[in-house]
Amino acid sequence: MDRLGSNPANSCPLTPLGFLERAATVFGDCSSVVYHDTVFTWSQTHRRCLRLASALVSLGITRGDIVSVLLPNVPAMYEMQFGVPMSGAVLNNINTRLDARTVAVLLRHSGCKLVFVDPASLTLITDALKQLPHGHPAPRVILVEDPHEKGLPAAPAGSLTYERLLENGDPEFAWVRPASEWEPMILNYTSGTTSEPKGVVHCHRGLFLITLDSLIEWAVPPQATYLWTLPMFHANGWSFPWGMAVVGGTNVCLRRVDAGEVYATIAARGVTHLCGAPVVLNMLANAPEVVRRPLPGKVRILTAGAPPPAAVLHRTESIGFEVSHGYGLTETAGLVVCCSWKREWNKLPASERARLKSRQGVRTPGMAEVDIVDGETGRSVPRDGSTMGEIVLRGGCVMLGYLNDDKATGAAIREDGWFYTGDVGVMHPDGYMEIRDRSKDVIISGGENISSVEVESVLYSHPAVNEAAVVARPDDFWGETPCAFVGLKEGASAGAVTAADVIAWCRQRMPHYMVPRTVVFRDELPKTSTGKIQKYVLRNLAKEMGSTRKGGSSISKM
Ligand SMILES: Nc1ncnc2c1ncn2[C@@H]1O[C@H](COP(=O)(O)OP(=O)(O)OP(=O)(O)O)[C@@H](O)[C@H]1O
Repeated sequence: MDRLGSNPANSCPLTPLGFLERAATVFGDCSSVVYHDTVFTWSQTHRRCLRLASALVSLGITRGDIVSVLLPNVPAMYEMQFGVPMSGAVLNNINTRLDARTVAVLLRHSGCKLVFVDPASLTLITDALKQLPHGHPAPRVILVEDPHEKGLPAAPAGSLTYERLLENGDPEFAWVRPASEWEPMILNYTSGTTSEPKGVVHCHRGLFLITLDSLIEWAVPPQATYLWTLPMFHANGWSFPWGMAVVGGTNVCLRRVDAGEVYATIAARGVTHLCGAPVVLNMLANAPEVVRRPLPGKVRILTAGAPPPAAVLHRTESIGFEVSHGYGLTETAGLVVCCSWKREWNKLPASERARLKSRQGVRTPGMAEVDIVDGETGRSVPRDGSTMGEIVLRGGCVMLGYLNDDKATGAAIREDGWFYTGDVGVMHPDGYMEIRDRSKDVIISGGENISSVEVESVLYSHPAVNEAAVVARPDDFWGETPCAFVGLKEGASAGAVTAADVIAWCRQRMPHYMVPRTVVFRDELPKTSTGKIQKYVLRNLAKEMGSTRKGGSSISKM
């Protein structure tokens, strides 16, 4: 036995890129990517990705170079997830909703060599390039034209566009396989919800694991029809670009996500699966009747990225969607904790089912360990559903580290062998965990820790509330008190629903120390480019209001 172990036949590097070859063999004639009247088959997608990889190599891209992509969910964006790393380069998807200053910071930080750009982001990239420091080599820009979108700037005559680049590529190219499964494949920047975005590096092995793990956890069947409502630039669409190749699914692309278009596309294309942050669920659940369409069959939604309030889950399921809930970070390349559903829970009343489903859950099968630990002792918190601690993770899809940031890497991946998430949660007696906050968002009032997420879930249950976020407001006596920012549903005005009503609603449903002392109505809450509410912006606003006690109205409209 001692002499047995790894050998050349069992130690070829794991990589999700090989899924594409297999898809071309198994599902060659089946549709892979659909966008308006453009339909590709798996065999075509395979050949287009090989053309892309070979063309990049002929442009001088070599192993480990960074190639960035600034694209919405169009077919080229899907192809990038395979074609760029098949050239040996590291793929860096950039969020199209960032501003030029941030894009310049990312291009500089990553040392990007080449960037593919959507015509709608041409001004953005041009402005970003102007902001690169003097002497910093500017990446080459290649425009990805979109014949389906009117009114976008065209590429200058004779310039190299994406399609022209593919024409020069070799569809039989022997793609650049990783020498080791630990080789970097992806560079993703975090959403910047709590601080400046950090550059997360993932290797082929981790991405292989998370792809299969996510398919198993969500039980995605062969040839699912998957609607791209989640931006692929957000943590590589939680690994589903590679996952769809495994199951030979159809990727239905959408340039922009609005309720009318989503409902219409679900009906027209027979969509079976889609992913989205809770803000997408909220959009679908609150869509006016005129834009809703009957669902063509069972439509499964996987939600993650921010806490989905039970009320939003309840509303989304009541219109026929089947929601699954997971938790993950850019640092884990996708979802590593899921609220795995038990059949016996189906017998419970809908509101109780939604409450259970709003918990983040248990580790996915591919993760080694997940725990919640006390910040001081490092020991697991009791499974009592109330003692808070930091969520820590261990498993094959945890990132290699942050690019050029040893300090941040060391703070996140510690010597005790855990990745520290910065999220605060509790462990329930049944072994399911629930997020209570990010460590920076916990409100400490009179020595009591208040979970902003818990207060928000009560606010979301108010029939007139569309969205809500709770942050700390300074208080001379209590230290901090909860301050709620509330957006009302269309048709409900701040005049009809008063702050006093909202406070009364909360007083009936939570301990008094948790009840917001301040309620601010806003038409819309500020969001990050991935649709998360920017609590630090609200926290600054609450800070500017000054102490709750020193005066200032506790009821405001901004
Ligand atoms: N199901 C969920 N419920 C609650 N929060 C979630 C869930 N899924 C993800 N999150 C939150 O999203 C975070 C991961 O998001 P992401 O990696 O996009 O960057 P970010 O943390 O928002 O940005 P930054 O790290 O730059 O502040 C998690 O740490 C957690 O706070």
